[in-house]
Amino acid sequence: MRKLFVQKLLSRRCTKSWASVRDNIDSTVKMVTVHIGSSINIHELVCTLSKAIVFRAAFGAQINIEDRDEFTSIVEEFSRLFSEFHIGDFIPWLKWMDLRGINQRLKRARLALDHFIDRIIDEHLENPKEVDAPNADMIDGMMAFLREVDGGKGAAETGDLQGFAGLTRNNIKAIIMDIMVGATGTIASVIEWTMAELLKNPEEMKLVQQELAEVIGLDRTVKESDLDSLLYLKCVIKETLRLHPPIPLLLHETAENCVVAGYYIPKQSRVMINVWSIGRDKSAWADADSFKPGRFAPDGDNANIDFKGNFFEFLPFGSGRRSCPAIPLGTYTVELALANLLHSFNWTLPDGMTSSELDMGDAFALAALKAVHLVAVPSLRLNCQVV
Ligand code: HEM
Repeated sequence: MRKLFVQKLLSRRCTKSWASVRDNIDSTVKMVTVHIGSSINIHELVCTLSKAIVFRAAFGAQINIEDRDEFTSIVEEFSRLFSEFHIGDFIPWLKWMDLRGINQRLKRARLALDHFIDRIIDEHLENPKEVDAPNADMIDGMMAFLREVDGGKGAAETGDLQGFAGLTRNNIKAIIMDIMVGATGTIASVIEWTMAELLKNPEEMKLVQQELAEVIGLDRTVKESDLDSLLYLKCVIKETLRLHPPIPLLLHETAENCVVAGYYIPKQSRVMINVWSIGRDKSAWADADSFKPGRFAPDGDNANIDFKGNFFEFLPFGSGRRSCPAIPLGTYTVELALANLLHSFNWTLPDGMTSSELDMGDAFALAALKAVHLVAVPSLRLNCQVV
């Protein structure tokens, strides 16, 4: 499933997902330009952006607004449920004690999801599109993949996916759900936290905007090809991921019996890796609680550290076989969105608020979001039209 997911849906060759990122970032910039001089809720802005990107990549541009709203509310209910405290998750024999009605809500959300995705899959089966068609989407990609390995013998056409290459309708639902939940909260969280850290640390905002001015100039907007040259912006994003990993706790299961730091851990134990506290560990990071992107610059203390899972002190995308399969798409989205927001606009805090007054607390949820939504005021920065 991972292979299918990465090769057919996320690779650079799957141009639809990447085009969806560019188009939706353009719309976001447009939305900001209509609010020049007034307060914008950055949280809402970036959540709308990430939902639109992921939804369009998965279901295509053709899907109607009612379907989009229905699906968004299902995903939001799942996100809320993931962050609910349920005693049975920690003490399994108390699972029956469902005082808060979480099991019922989960059952309802799963039914709604089943119903929704079944309908979408059926619509795709009735109306098959070639994967290269301009309006093809991720589901068309999966169907095309099924037809390819199936030699066109029917599973995809009949909708009877059971038993075929081990891939069932439920697997397809799981992939779609993974994408929706894995992508929306994480992308939005990184963009909002980066903007918040830059507003909290105006000297860093100055450095990153200086780089944008030097690399791009103030007479044009950002192009995709500029991203490779925006080295300080990449350090800023890394530093945000260190302090605010969007998935703060990784949930895994041990495959073998093992001993860690003198503790015996039997196989099939559930383990949680606290990426949030590892990123702030004072024995691994100098001045661990401060926002210092320069530490990742070529002459910084941590210049050689990347986030591909090779350095256990920095695991924002996890590590190993279950690490995030979408690092290229995720970083591309975050870099392009931030480059556009920071190059086209200057940002200040609303109502004379000073940077020291900005609340930087975390909220406990599936993704580590800011407890208090960031609100900021944009002004135009360039000598040219932004849109
Ligand atoms: C900057 C944005 C992102 C961050 C920081 C991030 C981070 C992560 C992390 C920490 C994990 C769990 C790794 C583990 O348990 O060891 C994960 C898994 C996953 N992510 Fe991402 N992610 C991002 C964007 C995305 C996007 C855009 C997508 C899809 C389009 C995505 C899809 C997934 C999926 C499907 C998994 C589950 C993989 C598996 O279980 O094998 N992520 N991600």
